[in-house]
Amino acid sequence: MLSWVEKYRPRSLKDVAGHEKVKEKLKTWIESYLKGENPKPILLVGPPGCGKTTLAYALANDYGFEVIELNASDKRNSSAIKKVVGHAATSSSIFGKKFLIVLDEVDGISGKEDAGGVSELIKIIKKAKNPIILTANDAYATSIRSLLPYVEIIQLNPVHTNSIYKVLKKIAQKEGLDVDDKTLKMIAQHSAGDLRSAINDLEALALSGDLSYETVQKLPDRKREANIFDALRVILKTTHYGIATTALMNVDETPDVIIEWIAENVPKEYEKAEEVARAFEYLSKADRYLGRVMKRQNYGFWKYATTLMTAGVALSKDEKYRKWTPYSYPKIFRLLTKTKAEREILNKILKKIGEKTHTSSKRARFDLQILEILAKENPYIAADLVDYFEIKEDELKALFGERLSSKLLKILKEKKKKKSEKNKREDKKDKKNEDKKEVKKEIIKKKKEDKKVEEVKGYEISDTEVKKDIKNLETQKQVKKEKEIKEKKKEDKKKENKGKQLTLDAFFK
Ligand SMILES: Nc1ncnc2c1ncn2[C@@H]1O[C@H](COP(=O)(O)OP(=O)(O)OP(=O)(O)O)[C@@H](O)[C@H]1O
Repeated sequence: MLSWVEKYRPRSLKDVAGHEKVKEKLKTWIESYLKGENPKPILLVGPPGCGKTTLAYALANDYGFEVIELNASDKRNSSAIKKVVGHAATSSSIFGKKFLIVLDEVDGISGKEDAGGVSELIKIIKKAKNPIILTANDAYATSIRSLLPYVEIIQLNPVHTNSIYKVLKKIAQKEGLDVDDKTLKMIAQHSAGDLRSAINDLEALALSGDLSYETVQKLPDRKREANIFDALRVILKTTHYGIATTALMNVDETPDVIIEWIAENVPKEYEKAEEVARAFEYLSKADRYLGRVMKRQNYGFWKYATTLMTAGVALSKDEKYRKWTPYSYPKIFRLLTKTKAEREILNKILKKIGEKTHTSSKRARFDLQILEILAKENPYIAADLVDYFEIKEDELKALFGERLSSKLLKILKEKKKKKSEKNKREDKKDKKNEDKKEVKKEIIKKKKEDKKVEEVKGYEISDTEVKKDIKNLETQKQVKKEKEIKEKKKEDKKKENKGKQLTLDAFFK
């Protein structure tokens, strides 16, 4: 099944949202090739997900070119570049076909791992007979500085929120989604000009079955998170050491934050248990170095931690997964970055857990994560813990959301009902035993009064005797009660008659 990003990738320039001037420039450029001129290759520069690759493909499609692509997840050293694009770029025509060469994210070509990649590219450009489009997020990355004199740079802006909204609206209609305009606009706003992220968000929300405005409001802000999503994609997709180690270059987050993102998303991307296990082995090693950074304040250890969490994780898979994966925000941060009110609730819960388990809030946070897993996997045990930690209804809702918390509350209610029924049964039983004891005492007392004390000594009162006496006692009580009721009725009638005023007619009747 195609992801929506692929399914709705525009096939023609007219369907690409925004970038009107860029489209015109590209048309003029390719037409000059068709006229036999030899203009410089184009370097499309712009933020992730704004449509650079899409523009290249749409242009090729509109003008009948076949695309030869070397993308960021592949090796891009000199021999790889020569092998994949060299021949196609430099030969005038193969079987009468026209070729457009596309090289994605050239700013990610690493000096070390992709040794000779950029200089090979320059060699190819110099001899090229076919059009070449390169894409980059940052035209001034040191890795491609030597390339700049040989290309024409076209700068792309992030896609405007209105254009993103229109694309989302079209997709929602085609997919038959029940979602209102306000929600779609909110998704568009959150994407900060990254149309790919906006489409991915819409698809992930539609899959989860929750397209409510409230949920959409909680989406991570891509302005801050854009780089981390890109880095994740590179780390989890590539099988190349060099690409993985440079993935974090533009990420403005510390390794202790990044490791959580990777840990959250490894199981989403990797399909084999061994691959996940290997990746987590590397993450735990990385975590050990992060611990040393904290303990010794030696930030030199960050280097080892990041290599382990990027290249280690990347090389843990046997091969690249060519599928679309909706990466997500680490759950642990959701617990930490709630609103002030929610944070207060969270702190209260952590305090309660800490008090019961005699641990710190930090450790309690860990227990809370276990509780969240249990709530999904074994809600019966989780409900017992919720009861034990004395977590209240509103706290539970703030913690686990409406659905999960009502499930736990229902279980708790049932458990409490069963418990109170059991208690009632036991109380009844205790009461009966008490009654028995009382009667026994009464019998002994009576027998003593009858001066049969000596005979009573060692006298064992049988259960049947007690039962008989209880029955007698109950009959006596019943008779007494009935007598009292009769007398009360009589008394009431008397009072009633006394107060009744008779008419003169009635009196003489
Ligand atoms: N301007 C646009 N119009 C319509 N769809 C777009 C546009 N930009 C992006 N998309 C959608 O987002 C997807 C990703 O876009 P694309 O791969 O072209 O982004 P990019 O700028 O090359 O990103 P990156 O820098 O990460 O390679 C496309 O498949 C398409 O569905």
